[in-house]
Amino acid sequence: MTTAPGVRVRDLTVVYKTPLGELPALRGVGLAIEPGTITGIVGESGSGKSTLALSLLNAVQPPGRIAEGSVEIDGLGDVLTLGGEALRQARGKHLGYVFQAAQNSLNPLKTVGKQLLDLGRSHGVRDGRVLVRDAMSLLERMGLDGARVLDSHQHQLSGGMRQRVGIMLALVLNAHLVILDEPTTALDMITQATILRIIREVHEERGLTTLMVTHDIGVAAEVTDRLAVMYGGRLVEHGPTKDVLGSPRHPYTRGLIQAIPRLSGDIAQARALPGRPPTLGTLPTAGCVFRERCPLRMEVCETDDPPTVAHGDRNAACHAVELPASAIRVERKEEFA
Ligand SMILES: Nc1ncnc2c1ncn2[C@@H]1O[C@H](COP(=O)(O)OP(=O)(O)OP(=O)(O)O)[C@@H](O)[C@H]1O
Repeated sequence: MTTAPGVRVRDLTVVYKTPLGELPALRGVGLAIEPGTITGIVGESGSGKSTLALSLLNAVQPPGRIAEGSVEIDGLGDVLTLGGEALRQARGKHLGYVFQAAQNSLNPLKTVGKQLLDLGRSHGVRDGRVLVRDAMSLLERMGLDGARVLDSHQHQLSGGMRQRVGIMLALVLNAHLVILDEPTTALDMITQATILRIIREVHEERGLTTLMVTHDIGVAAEVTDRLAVMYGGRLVEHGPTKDVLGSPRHPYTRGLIQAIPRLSGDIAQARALPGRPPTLGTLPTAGCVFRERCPLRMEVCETDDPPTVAHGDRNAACHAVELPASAIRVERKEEFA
């Protein structure tokens, strides 16, 4: 039996205070994360991936603020209503996480082992020896000398080693929802492949629900069951990874895939998406956020935000996707051929 929790994000809006006022980094995001799956969040830089990951831990910091919405996690309720000690206990024990800055988040004055024991104590772990044994075993699976790493200070470890320490700390308390923000970015290709395999193995052994933020669709293709694609603070497509990558519905997903030779399958056909992703200040306030770069742009895209429409276990937010298939095909032939 699995203890993996499901997660339901509803209508989530997160704003950051900027010189132009409060601007939304996430707008009306809805996402159901199925228990026991690895869900990938992909999208270009600034699309809101990290903000979404932080929201799952109710950890958005000023100048950011969660303006609206709920994040229901099985066994915890709406984490956006938790605060203080309840929230601190939830993080670590129920929610394991590695953030993008994991390489720099260790305390420089304490050994990794000391920090591990502090973490255990602050979450009521009685047997430090079991904690150390589990930590060593995780580190050794990731190709490190466990005893040596636990005896080391941050400056004695390389960036890649620190990243693996971060992953160990996310897993060692046996949390059942694990949130990994770019867990393999500082790693070389071989180590990256090893770490992805271990993330998958531990996920299955322990019956976890895992959310993995990555800008690398290749990484997502390798390890995730389901894929959520973000653009300009909106979730534009979501579904089983093989379906989303095999037959993308949203023109943004299509563009992302076409930009990667090893996924599009033909180096000559690989093409970067035209234009640049929006920043908070350049995001359109009405209509579709992707329209400036979209080959399927229509009049309605200027004025109306496309609703998220479900098709079986997939969904997409695009006016063109709602058109009869024949109409879309004609435009695609012109634009994507
Ligand atoms: N502290 C902050 N203050 C102001 N704006 C912020 C802050 N943090 C993030 N943003 C803005 O919010 C938007 C979403 O950022 P976020 O980091 O969530 O995106 P991301 O998809 O994770 O990008 P990356 O892959 O570069 O980390 C971006 O436009 C970003 O500039």
